[in-house]
Amino acid sequence: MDNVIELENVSKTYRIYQRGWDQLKEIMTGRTYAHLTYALHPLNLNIHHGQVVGLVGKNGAGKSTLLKLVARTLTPDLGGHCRVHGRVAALLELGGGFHPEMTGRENVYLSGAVMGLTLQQIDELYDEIVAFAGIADDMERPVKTYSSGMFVRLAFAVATCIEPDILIVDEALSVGDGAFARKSFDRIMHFRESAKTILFCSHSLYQMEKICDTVLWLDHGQVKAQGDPNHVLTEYAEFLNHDSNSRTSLLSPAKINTSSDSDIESTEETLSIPTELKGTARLTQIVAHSGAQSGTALQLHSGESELTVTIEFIYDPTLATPTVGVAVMRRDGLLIASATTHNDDVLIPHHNTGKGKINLLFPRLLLLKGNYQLDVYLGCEKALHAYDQALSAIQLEVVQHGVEQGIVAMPHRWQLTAQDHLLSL
Ligand SMILES: Nc1ncnc2c1ncn2[C@@H]1O[C@H](COP(=O)(O)OP(=O)(O)OP(=O)(O)O)[C@@H](O)[C@H]1O
Repeated sequence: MDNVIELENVSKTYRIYQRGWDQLKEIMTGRTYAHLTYALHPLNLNIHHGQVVGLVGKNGAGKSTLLKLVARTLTPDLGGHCRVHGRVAALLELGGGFHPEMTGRENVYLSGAVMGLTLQQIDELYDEIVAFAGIADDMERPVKTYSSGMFVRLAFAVATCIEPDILIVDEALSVGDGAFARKSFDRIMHFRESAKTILFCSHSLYQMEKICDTVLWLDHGQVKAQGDPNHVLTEYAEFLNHDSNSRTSLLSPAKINTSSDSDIESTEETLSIPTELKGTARLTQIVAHSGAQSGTALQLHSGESELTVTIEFIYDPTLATPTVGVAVMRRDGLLIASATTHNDDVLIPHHNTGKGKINLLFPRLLLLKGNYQLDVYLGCEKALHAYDQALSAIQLEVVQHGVEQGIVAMPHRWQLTAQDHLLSL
């Protein structure tokens, strides 16, 4: 199989100085005051054409460093070689190359030139870039006057309109807010479907498992495990469960929030769909019920209580009906269980009003005593892109009669041996 990315002995180190003036002392005296830290230990990695590679690891593990090395915004230390065959679109620090004083148009040409496109190639792509960004009326303004949403739309459009062979994405599989978040997610998924090579990191293990062909787990700049997503992610989840500071989420919502986007949306023609809902969906109400109790904080009895969670949402009715997911979390962040309408093959009926409602029922609560919470997600029809999320939407305090220890009561029964059974008669 053709390798499009070949990393041979690639590493990245930084010189760290304890005190501000140590660097100056080093220059003056010629003595070394720095100590060397490895952001990435020597790594060998081959990625072949069309592979979707996910990177996981705790904060500071070296994920961004690896992505930047492949994107060539960092150079490996001496002795390492990073060979990348094909055109790269790196969605890292979007718009970082934009010049604030230059107009949108000028920045498109500047970025295109930096990416190695000829003037004619940029001319040919220009209209598509502007149409995708949806800011045709603002292209002659300096980008320093853009809202953060406009800025990120243009940067994303520029980075992805070049038909890359390799896509590098840091953290979020979509950028921006609302309709653009969905549009950018669809574009990234389109790259995946057209067999482009994708390298990305995410804190959503669920997304990783659904999308990746292979997963690389980095820890302190070293590869801890690599290979089959199911296998690596199970190990990684166990590792995270021992670390109370780590919390994974079912679906990562867009990283870059662009709530200041209303200036653009309002210029678009919308008939019955509220402007802020165009191309997206929102959770509107989440309420739990158990017996006579109803609300967002309930006290339940282990092994006895029945729990119903009612989830309401609104969506742009021109979209497919969203999917709903619920994660049951222990209060310290341990993910105990999850349920999604998508996985359970439940299709929420489509309504032209754009209103949706679904109940999730737990007939008998199997959680043992403790404090738990429910995180609720509203995802796209493929349950990959999160339109909205409500973390800790429901708080549950579970009490129990017996002294069984643990998190869940596993359904079980004791069975006497045949001999003991006869004796007991
Ligand atoms: N310019 C720098 N100077 C010194 N150390 C750096 C520099 N850039 C990164 N590092 C260090 O390199 C290590 C790896 O950083 P990196 O950003 O690659 O981690 P990460 O896995 O992407 O983390 P996160 O999930 O928080 O983004 C960290 O310990 C970080 O502090």
